[in-house]
Amino acid sequence: MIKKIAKPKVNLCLHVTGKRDDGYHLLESLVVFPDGGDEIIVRQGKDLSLSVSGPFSDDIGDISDNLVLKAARLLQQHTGCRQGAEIELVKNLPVASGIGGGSADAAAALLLLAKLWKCSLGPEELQDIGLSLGADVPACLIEKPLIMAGIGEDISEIDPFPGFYILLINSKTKVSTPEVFKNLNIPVDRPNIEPFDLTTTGPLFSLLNSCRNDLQPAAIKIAPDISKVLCVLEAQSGCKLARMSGSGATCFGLFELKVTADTAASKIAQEYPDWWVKVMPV
Ligand SMILES: C[C@](O)(CO)[C@H](O)COP(=O)(O)OP(=O)(O)OC[C@H]1O[C@@H](n2ccc(N)nc2=O)[C@H](O)[C@@H]1O
Ligand SMILES: Nc1ncnc2c1ncn2[C@@H]1O[C@H](COP(=O)(O)OP(=O)(O)OP(=O)(O)O)[C@@H](O)[C@H]1O
Repeated sequence: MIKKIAKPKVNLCLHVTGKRDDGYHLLESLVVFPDGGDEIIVRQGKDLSLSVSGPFSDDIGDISDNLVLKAARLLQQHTGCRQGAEIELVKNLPVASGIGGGSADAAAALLLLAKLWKCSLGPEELQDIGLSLGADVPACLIEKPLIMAGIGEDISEIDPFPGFYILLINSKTKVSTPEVFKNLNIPVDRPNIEPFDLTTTGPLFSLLNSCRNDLQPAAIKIAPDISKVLCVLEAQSGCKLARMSGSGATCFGLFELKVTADTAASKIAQEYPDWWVKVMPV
């Protein structure tokens, strides 16, 4: 049996830089993968099977369409491997919420099954399989601070990168990714996110403060209560930046210290018991 935590993808900033002929938007985004997330467990099995548990298991829809099973089938096709696996997914992350839970699960399944089945696959081949599953999967395979460009396939890791704490909040509002992109006005300018000297949080937070998430205004138009979440985060002592991740609706606050992030989380969880509130280290 082998297992792995599928870490969420958090877009600390996201700029839309253009549109491809097929309608997909070109992005530039600084992404991190905080510690915590879904759990994927794989065992040798006769066929391919998936069981799902955890607090958000009811939200993921039809199991046969699950990205974990799609990843497993694609890996079999690419490698000619005909072994089976029993896969367990513990769904701890809210679904369709802008933190790429499905993409993280698919990436974790690819990594675990390639190991379980002893597939001889280079990192580039794995990246190609990942991209065919979703734009965020290549980044989720790396799971380190990075800048993604194109639609997600053009990746540059950022090293060194400072540590900090991220407070994630999802008010359980759903926003559809295609609808957000449809409502988007592509900005004419693009802040520079070339990282420099990111050994401490100071330069990172000031870089991020000069950036945006271009999908945020469109998502707020669809789900106005995202603004409420952002206001609540901004009001917390020690919160250096509050923003939405991906196409929403999950928002995050950045904190230098664990104690201030934990204090803010307890206060918010008490005041808004229906919200999903989580502190994770980066
Ligand atoms: C916004 C991000 O979360 C940033 O990390 C991702 O780029 C989302 O990428 P994704 O998971 O591939 O998004 P999907 O949920 O598959 O995309 C749904 C729809 O959103 C639109 N879409 C998505 C990604 C993108 N770069 N441009 C788009 O225009 C397309 O109409 C697409 O059919
Ligand atoms: N393992 C999975 N976990 C979550 N959702 C899944 C999974 N497999 C398939 N899905 C489907 O994928 C859709 C998107 O879910 P996901 O949680 O990945 O979205 P997201 O966080 O908005 O991603 P992104 O940030 O890439 O837009 C959901 O509608 C869900 O039904």
